[in-house]
Amino acid sequence: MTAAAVRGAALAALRARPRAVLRLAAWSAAEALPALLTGYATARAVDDGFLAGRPGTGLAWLAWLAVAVVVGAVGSGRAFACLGQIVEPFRDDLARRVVDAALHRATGAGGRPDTSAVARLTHQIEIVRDTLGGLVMAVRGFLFAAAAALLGLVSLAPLVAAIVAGPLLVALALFGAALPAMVQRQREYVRADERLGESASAALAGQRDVVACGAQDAVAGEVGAQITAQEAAERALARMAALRSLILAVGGWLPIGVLLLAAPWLVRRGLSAGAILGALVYVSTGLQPALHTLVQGVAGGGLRFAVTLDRILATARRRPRPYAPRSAAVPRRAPVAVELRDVTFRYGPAARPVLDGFDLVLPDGDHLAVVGPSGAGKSTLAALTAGLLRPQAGTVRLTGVPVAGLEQSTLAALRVLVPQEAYVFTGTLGDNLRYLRGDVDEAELAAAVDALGLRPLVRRFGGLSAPVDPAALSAGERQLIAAVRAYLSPARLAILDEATCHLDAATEARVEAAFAARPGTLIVIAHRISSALRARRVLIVDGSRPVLGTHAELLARSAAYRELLGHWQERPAGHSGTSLTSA
Ligand SMILES: Nc1ncnc2c1ncn2[C@@H]1O[C@H](COP(=O)(O)OP(=O)(O)OP(=O)(O)O)[C@@H](O)[C@H]1O
Repeated sequence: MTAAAVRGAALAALRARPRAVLRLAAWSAAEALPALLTGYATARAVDDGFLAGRPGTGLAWLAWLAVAVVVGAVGSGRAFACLGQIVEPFRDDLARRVVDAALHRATGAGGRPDTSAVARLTHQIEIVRDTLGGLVMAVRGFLFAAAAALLGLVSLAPLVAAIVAGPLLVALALFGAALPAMVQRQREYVRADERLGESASAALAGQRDVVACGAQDAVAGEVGAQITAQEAAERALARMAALRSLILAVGGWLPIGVLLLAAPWLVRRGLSAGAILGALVYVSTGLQPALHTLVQGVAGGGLRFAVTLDRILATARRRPRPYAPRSAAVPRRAPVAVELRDVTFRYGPAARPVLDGFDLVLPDGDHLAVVGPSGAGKSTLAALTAGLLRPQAGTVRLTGVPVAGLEQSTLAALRVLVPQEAYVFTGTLGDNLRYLRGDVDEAELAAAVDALGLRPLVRRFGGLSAPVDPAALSAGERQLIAAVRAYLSPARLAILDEATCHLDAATEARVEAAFAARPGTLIVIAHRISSALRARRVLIVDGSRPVLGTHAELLARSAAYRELLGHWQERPAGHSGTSLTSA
């Protein structure tokens, strides 16, 4: 994010709340009252009071100054209250964008939102809110205090105001010119710090592998390079801090030196001792602290604001593109929809492999049911196919594209995964159904609702624009909503991971039939054996070497399959709801 973009974000927050900004300006003016009067009251107290032998008059001027300080304190307190009216809505807007993006990603991946990422982002949002508040206070504090001090100087003697304004303008110009470089150095420092952290923790986590492979020197070199980069970034940052000190010296200290050196000359031109003293007070208690607050506030809090906001917005932008047309990102003629080659996956280095050297090829349009006892690895296979898990060995390709390292948005265009835990969010029923395809037309939406059997629920709600309370829905109703949403997704590959386990057998059959008729490929992780009977092919996962075939082939070849089926056939007639996982 550039300095201009930071300015843009801060200005947009101000423009959005004009009344609060006006109130803030009014109280800031009250806050600046002491800055306006300090020098003048000092000059009058000295010239008309103490030096003229009238200490009462001198004290009266100082009393006026004390009143101004009280008014300024009240103004300062009220200004902070107005600040909340500007930064809180800005924080709320940001939070909405972040949570919205997290929802998109979660529903695109067929899972729940990453709550730890949302928590991290909301923490960053708090940082942005605080730093924006600091930024606004620093900038407006400087503007009002500097304007008040310059006005006061003009009231003492325009010549003195000109002597002070010159170096101040030079300092401000210098600061303005150096600010983009300061932002850049700060960002480079943060990145270097993060890269060093990542590199060191990766080296630590992979310690045993590093030693086993004899790669200590290579890894040490890599971490060492990051340390050198971080050191360079820190030096660059220190140079910027030195530049800030120079700016403060030019704008805050140089005018004092010039005033002191020019004092005899000013006296000769008719300036009183009180006026010179007043001018020094204006610079030392008004301009100098204001410039200090501006430079440190913008360069410190402002840079933190820029870098953190940058992070948040980049995260919020990183969302799947669910509204792509159905053909997007999928080759027109995709003979192979799913291809797993020599895939080995285990949950931990010491765990037994769930899949070991596993191959699976599904042509586009295939309909596969995956069956097997509980814990056999069906969900693991679904997650690997969907690109949510990475195998330790082998490759997973969808339409010929390796899923490893694909952006969420590209993955979401290739496949939709419906997990057992259906996710429905607070919003309207229509919002929930359109979430993966916002541009779906009413006719297609209605057809999907009818095809999957959601119509009774829509009627009960009184239409698609009715609000949904996820907690008030049954698990089956949530699954049905998630199924229609996935059905409408642009992805050609649909993976239902026990996504219908809470539906009755008839509704489950209807949902599966609708998905099977949908263009593309269907993988059903079966909860009931009836799913296997409906599929074109069946994969039985039992042990790390699954077996693939048609129902008839598996009956002939797989004892495990016969056992599962036998268990199902032993159930009373018409009981098609036998659970595989309870078998
Ligand atoms: N996150 C995890 N960490 C460690 N082990 C896991 C994890 N998830 C699954 N496992 C283990 O991997 C194996 C396969 O689990 P998976 O959930 O894929 O089986 P499943 O066939 O889908 O079972 P179910 O039908 O009960 O859902 C099991 O032994 C399980 O305990």
